[in-house]
Amino acid sequence: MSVIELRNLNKRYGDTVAVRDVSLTVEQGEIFGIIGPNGAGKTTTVEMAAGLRRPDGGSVRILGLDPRSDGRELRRRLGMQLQESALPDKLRVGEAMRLYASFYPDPADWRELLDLLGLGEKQNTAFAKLSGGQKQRLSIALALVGNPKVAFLDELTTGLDPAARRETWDLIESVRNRGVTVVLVSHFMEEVDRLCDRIAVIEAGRVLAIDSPAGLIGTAVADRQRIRFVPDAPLPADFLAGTPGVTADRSGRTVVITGGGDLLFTVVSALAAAGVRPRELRMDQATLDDAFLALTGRALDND
Ligand SMILES: Nc1ncnc2c1ncn2[C@@H]1O[C@H](COP(=O)(O)OP(=O)(O)OP(=O)(O)O)[C@@H](O)[C@H]1O
Repeated sequence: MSVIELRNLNKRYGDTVAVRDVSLTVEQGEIFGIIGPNGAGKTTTVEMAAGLRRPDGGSVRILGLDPRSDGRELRRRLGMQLQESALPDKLRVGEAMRLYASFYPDPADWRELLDLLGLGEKQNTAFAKLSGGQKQRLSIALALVGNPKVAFLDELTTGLDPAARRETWDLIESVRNRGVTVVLVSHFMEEVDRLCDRIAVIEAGRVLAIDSPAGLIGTAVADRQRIRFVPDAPLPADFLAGTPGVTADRSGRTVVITGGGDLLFTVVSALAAAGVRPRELRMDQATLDDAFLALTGRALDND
């Protein structure tokens, strides 16, 4: 069942077109990632999906409701963790949780949630006294305190150290395992690769591709596999010369073959025909970074 349906969404701010004709659906229980460079329109898309921003054109259905007419009802069922969520400096962690819980008809046990996020000891600490990572974890706790059906998490691990980031990933998985649909805006390839069932790649307000991490890698970089080996005897000068789409280069003693299709079979057959054995044979696995590069023509900038 589709929990979120965005159809032909458009949004501009003055002369800036932030979102162009974005359509996507998110299924029940998915962790759905949105990645793209700075300013690609990710936050604007998510804010329109959650009913926080009005699109200039297109439609949003979320949990079968329209944010324009059913905003009140929707807000009870959605959890939002937004970038740079700021609370009053003096508000204590426990007070913030109690306040947010009071907005919802069926809130989670906020003390339990704080424990889960490693903030159990911080109930009486003022917001201003929390570290960056603790503020981030509090914003996740606040997004989840309403027991949402859909959680929007925008840059949730930015500012966390690698250990805290991994713990947060485990938490997101446990949230999903409780049946919550999660939309995750992220700058981190490793994060979306590890967590997301499907990913939308957005650039300059447009959706370039939507697929599983493996699907994105497969379609975007199918013709860019790479095999390296050190030959145990000189290779013939015309090694693989007649094979379309395959190139052979040298890097010191190592031969690097790039190409698509059944590259391993092609290379091994050609080596056998030449009577040469490959030493230190290695096949490079394409990554989501490679897929992103192939789709957008540039690497994802993490600054
Ligand atoms: N309130 C606003 N007023 C004017 N322009 C805006 C506003 N919000 C966003 N923009 C512009 O719209 C475009 C898309 O911004 P958006 O924040 O949606 O991108 P993003 O992909 O979330 O970026 P980031 O990864 O940096 O958070 C950018 O060019 C941005 O400068």
